[in-house]
Amino acid sequence: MLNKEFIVGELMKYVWVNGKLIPEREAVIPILTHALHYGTSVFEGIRAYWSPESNNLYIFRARDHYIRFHNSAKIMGIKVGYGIDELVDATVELLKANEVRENVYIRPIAFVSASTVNLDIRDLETTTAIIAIPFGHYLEPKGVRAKVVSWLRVHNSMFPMKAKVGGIYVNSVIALLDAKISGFDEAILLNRDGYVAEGSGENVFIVKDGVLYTPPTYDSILEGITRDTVITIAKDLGLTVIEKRITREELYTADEVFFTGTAAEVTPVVNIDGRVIGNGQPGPITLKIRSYYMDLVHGKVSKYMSWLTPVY
Ligand SMILES: CCC[C@H](NCc1c(COP(=O)(O)O)cnc(C)c1O)C(=O)O
Repeated sequence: MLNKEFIVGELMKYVWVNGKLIPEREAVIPILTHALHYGTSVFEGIRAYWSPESNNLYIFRARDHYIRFHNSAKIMGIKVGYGIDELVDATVELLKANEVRENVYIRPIAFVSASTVNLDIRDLETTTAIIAIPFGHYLEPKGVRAKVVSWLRVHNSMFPMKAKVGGIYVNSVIALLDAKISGFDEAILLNRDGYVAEGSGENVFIVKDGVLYTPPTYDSILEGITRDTVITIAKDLGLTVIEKRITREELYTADEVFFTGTAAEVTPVVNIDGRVIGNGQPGPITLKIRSYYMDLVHGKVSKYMSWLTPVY
């Protein structure tokens, strides 16, 4: 059983739906909702961190998330109906209305809400909503064991991998199921060319001889905002980051491996397919990056305050 810090809390009192704050219990959808049947939704995962020092709540890279949200919707032909600044403001309004003073996970979603079985979504009604849930760790920060699963990451030619589309997450769900059934904590998916793509819900970095490597964005991966943050702060730490195709065996022989993602933050990977990574403990560079990242999202790094949207 997961301990408390891992438990995802209940939905909060209010949710934001199509421009209005409504009681969470009223935010229900009909059984024939298109997105329920066909995965025709686009979504984001955003974190807001409570900072006791400044007695404030900081939403991390809200604008960047909502830019990607808009791009996902454009790719899918799903109408969002609200601009980026409107969505950032709505998120602040939602967190204030729920009097949030703890770390939360924010889930914006735009979905085809029409009740129909046909597949032509042009002109169908869509709904845009933002919800927030108290949120601790998504993965064990002391390190996880990952399995390279037999399910491949779907390819850009099959799905729009730059878009965070609900339906694409069947690929992630079935991959994670395979890893969990095999006794691992997370899945790593290769792409159809056999190179490392990403985790079921995270990007992947390896460290070898002090240099960081991560798969290129054109290789069937989500262009992660945390990946971008880590690439930026790694340079601050004097580290070289090379975006290149990574093979499965390079995972095994890496000095360090870690996941990055809004939910995952920076999570060390200490074992892959039964191979101990490095000395089996979180690597020093991983820990340095994780520590810098956690300071940054809590408003302790002045250089990056523009990435934080204060709620109060
Ligand atoms: C269930 C996880 C949902 C979501 N996963 C985020 C995610 C990432 C990392 O992207 P970012 O750094 O922009 O978050 C990479 N790759 C995939 C497939 C993802 O789902 C998250 O909120 O972390």
